[in-house]
Amino acid sequence: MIPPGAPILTAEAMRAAEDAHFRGVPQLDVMERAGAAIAREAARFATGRDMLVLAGPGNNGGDAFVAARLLKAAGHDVTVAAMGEPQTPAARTMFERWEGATSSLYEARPRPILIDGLFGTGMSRALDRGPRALLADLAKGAEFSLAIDLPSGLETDSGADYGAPRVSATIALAALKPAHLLGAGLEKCGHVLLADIGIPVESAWHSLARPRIEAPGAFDHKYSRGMVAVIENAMPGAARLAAGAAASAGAGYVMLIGTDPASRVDAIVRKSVAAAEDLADALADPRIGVVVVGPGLGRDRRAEGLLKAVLATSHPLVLDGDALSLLGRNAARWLQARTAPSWLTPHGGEFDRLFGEAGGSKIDRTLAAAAEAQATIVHKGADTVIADPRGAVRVAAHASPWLSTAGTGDLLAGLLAARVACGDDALVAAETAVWLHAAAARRAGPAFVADALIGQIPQAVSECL
Ligand SMILES: NC(=O)C1=CN([C@@H]2O[C@H](COP(=O)(O)OP(=O)(O)OC[C@H]3O[C@@H](n4cnc5c(N)ncnc54)[C@H](OP(=O)(O)O)[C@@H]3O)[C@@H](O)[C@H]2O)[C@@H](O)CC1
Ligand SMILES: Nc1ncnc2c1ncn2[C@@H]1O[C@H](COP(=O)(O)OP(=O)(O)O)[C@@H](O)[C@H]1O
Ligand SMILES: [K+]
Repeated sequence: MIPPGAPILTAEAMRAAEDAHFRGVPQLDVMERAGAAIAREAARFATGRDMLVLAGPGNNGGDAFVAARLLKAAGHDVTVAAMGEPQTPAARTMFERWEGATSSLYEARPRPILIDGLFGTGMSRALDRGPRALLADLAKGAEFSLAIDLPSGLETDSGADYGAPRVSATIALAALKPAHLLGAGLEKCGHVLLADIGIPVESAWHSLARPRIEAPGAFDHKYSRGMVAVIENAMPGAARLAAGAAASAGAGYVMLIGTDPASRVDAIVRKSVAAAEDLADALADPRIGVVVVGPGLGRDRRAEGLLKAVLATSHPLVLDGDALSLLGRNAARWLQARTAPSWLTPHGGEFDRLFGEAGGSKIDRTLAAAAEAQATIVHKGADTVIADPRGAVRVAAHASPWLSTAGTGDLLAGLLAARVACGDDALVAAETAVWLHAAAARRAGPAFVADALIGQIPQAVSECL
């Protein structure tokens, strides 16, 4: 649905890459290549059905005229409807090279195949009501619709919906754009394909790819494979889920620490601490590779005491759920005072409580949060954004929506801790955890209970060996 491990560029970064490339390669050649890629995909899906190509006033329209010309030359029945006169030199040239008729968008009637080349990365404002309704009708009336670069009406950098139709597939040119993976874009783009049009692309932002996991070596033992401690408190089930996930994702040793820690897995070691003050002793074990705090922690005085005891250790931390809510706007101050690394796994509400609601796209906000907290952030949701303080971003889209059930976030915290304990690099641990989470959900099918995901994790791991 989204090409894995593909670079993501904002509209501005894409323009900069294009401009650099056009110093050596004529723009018209690049547009020909873009049009050829679109024509190739359209022909593949069309299987001989009649086509309607929509061309806007900018270079997205230029691509559309190229595709129309090539498809017609290949024998397809193609009609073109345009919105306004071409406004760029390249689009004008491609309009002139198109030898068929061009009607107004307002005269267009649905045809089985729709190619949407109205607007791409140059969309600068919401679509007017007229074209928006027309475009929606033409897309609904088509049996298959293909958007050039983006469905027209999606804001490139945020995925905000300014009136875009829902299309069957989108062919991203040169690089993914944030809108292919974020917000409304998730539902509007359909299957996303990536076309190489010769423009070299470099980016610190990528779509999530399947990670590699190392199997234990011949001489590994439970401690060398990594030890995870999970703090249990107000809602023990949440801590149990995190511990179970950690034990199934490669950790060598998992310990549940709390007043009455219980586990359904006998291999998970339970350690009782009567009061928050005793936690420091329980955590003094230098073999502990990472502590998970937050799942089911609660937010009362005792929970606060437990969290402070955890923060006072020198262990790497995975902070989730109630730990995030307790830290609130003070999170960065607390974390900067520590020397060991931290991972924060907020859902949208927790993220707002930690870092406020302002600040651009989900990617921009997560990057700013990672820099502020000097931590790796996994900003969860249907579009999960991982960011680290060095500016790296990974976006995971199209995980199973059945994950929207209580307890799945606790599991993710446990998965992440296992990967940290196993020695993964900070970003890789987050990528691997998010990937395993989605893979376990894919394997679990519909309507699962969070507990059932734990049994799927080893199979998800096996896909990465
Ligand atoms: N550079 C290249 O050679 C290559 C670029 N490539 C292709 O170019 C695309 C980017 O092209 P682009 O920058 O020309 O912008 P594009 O998306 O066509 O739209 C701009 C036009 O739309 C107008 N407009 C905007 N919003 C509007 C609205 N709501 N309602 C009405 N009008 C609106 C806007 O008007 P203005 O804002 O100026 O008033 C302007 O006229 C990119 O996605 C890819 O497909 C590839 O071929 C590779 C080579
Ligand atoms: N619609 C959805 N599509 C894909 N993943 C989702 C969706 N809704 C939730 N998730 C994932 O499920 C998990 C839910 O976490 P969270 O809200 O913390 O749940 P809990 O606190 O109950 O464990 C996150 O990993 C999130 O990314
Ligand atoms: K488009």
